Amino acid sequence: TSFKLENVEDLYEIGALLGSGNYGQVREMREKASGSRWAGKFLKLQKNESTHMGLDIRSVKKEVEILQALQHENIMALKDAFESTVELVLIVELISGGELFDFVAEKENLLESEATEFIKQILHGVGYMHSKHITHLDLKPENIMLSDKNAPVPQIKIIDFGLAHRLTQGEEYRSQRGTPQYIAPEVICYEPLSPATDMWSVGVITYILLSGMSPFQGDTNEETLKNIIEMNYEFEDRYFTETSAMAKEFIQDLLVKDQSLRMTAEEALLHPWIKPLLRRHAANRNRSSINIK
Ligand SMILES: Nc1cc2c(nn1)-c1ccccc1CC2
Repeated sequence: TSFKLENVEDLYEIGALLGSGNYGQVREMREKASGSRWAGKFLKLQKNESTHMGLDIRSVKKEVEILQALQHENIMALKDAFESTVELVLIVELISGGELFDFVAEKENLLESEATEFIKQILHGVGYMHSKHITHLDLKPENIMLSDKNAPVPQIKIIDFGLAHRLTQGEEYRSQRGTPQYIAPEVICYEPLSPATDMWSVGVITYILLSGMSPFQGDTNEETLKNIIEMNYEFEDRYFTETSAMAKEFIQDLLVKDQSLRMTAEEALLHPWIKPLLRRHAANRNRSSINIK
């Protein structure tokens, strides 16, 4: 992978901490040559390979390889990658609106019109990556960020491609990683995964955006996994009273156990809950009769 060996501090000024987690630390960055602002994802390399389980390094190198293949307004852009003896640094698009997870938490739950706007953008990003035969495999509200949460229509950015995989036709890929609440039955059953695995997660995310509740979450991970395998979820009245039947059908068309019967991103964009109704008056105006002189 194309990691530059120059010292990142020669090219960038390092700024405030934006986020930190098992992915490392993310700081504001300013490119000295242009003054442009970016984010830097820093992954400290421990002394020897074994201590950091190699997982982080492999997933960061995988993330770089995958992000280099993706250019889309709803996917976090990668600008540069640096490697030194002590750390890996990814220079990525500056996303300052925080996680969709926190945005929803602040609002308890969203209006359907707000939810469909977010879901539509997620479907555009997911549909694009699937068209490039890339599956994210860790879609969840924490990995969906807002470019500017105060914008009238915040733009979403899909981040963290550490578990993503390039799925070539016919190739089988199995993995049991991901976050219990959002993983599809085929992940639990260690069956071959597909882009449909991401679509299940979109169904779970939609359920959460509309209700603030997580459909399969149990008191323990085992219970959560059992609920997923048994398709044990419902639209509890106290959280779904105002939710439209179309919204529930959209979720039901994604939370389908059989991957081959699950809606694809393209199909989901055409689902009546997402696709705007024809503006009837405009259509009628064009069809109004005219009298030929
Ligand atoms: N796993 C994560 C997590 C994050 C980011 N990237 N990957 C990120 C990217 C750009 C700006 C800010 C962040 C913080 C959260």
